[in-house]
Amino acid sequence: MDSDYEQKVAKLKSKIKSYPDFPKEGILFWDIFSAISDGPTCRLLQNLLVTVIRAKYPNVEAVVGLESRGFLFSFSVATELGIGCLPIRKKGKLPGEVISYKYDLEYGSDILQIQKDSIRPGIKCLIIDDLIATGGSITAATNLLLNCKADVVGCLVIMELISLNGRSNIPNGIPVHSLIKYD
Ligand SMILES: O=P(O)(O)OC[C@H]1O[C@H](OP(=O)(O)OP(=O)(O)O)[C@H](O)[C@@H]1O
Ligand SMILES: Nc1ncnc2[nH]cnc12
Ligand SMILES: [Mg+2]
Repeated sequence: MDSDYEQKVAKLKSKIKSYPDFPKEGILFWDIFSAISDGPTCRLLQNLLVTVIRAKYPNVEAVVGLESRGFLFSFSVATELGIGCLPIRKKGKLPGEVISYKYDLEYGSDILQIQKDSIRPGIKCLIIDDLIATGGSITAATNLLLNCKADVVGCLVIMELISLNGRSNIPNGIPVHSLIKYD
């Protein structure tokens, strides 16, 4: 990635606000909505995401957006690239036959689902979300897609919380690209 890319990332970073103690005490919340309330920043972000996908994942056939913030970006990049946009949602929200993946949370567990008809074995897909923290969401989504025999070429996020090392939990050495890294 060149200096134009770095300049655009710096501009995007300057637009993202953080909120201490949201939604709980001790959490510093990085709010992507604060950046995309502004039209030129929407364009800038879209341009960055599409640039990364064209450079790193030129053969990708579908982007998989994670509910809910991931949906914003999966649809916009899929539209520009002319590729499929597939949702992964929490249990009970997708109609038709679904494939499920149960994963552990700090307390209890959760279930992610994808529509069976949307995924075919070998499809080259890229997971998109706004942020990776512990990596629990992206890891579960990756495992769900691997169980469907999809070819997960990578994960793309706008923000990464480096100190939580969420990328280390993702199976099969699947690469993660983050635009912005926070310590
Ligand atoms: O790496 P992790 O520890 O899994 O955390 C990251 C995930 O958490 C947030 O989503 P959230 O579940 O809050 O839901 P939302 O997208 O609907 O706001 C964020 O949008 C990521 O999807
Ligand atoms: N610190 C954080 N800011 C925004 N979204 C998040 N999702 C998980 N952790 C988050
Ligand atoms: Mg989310």
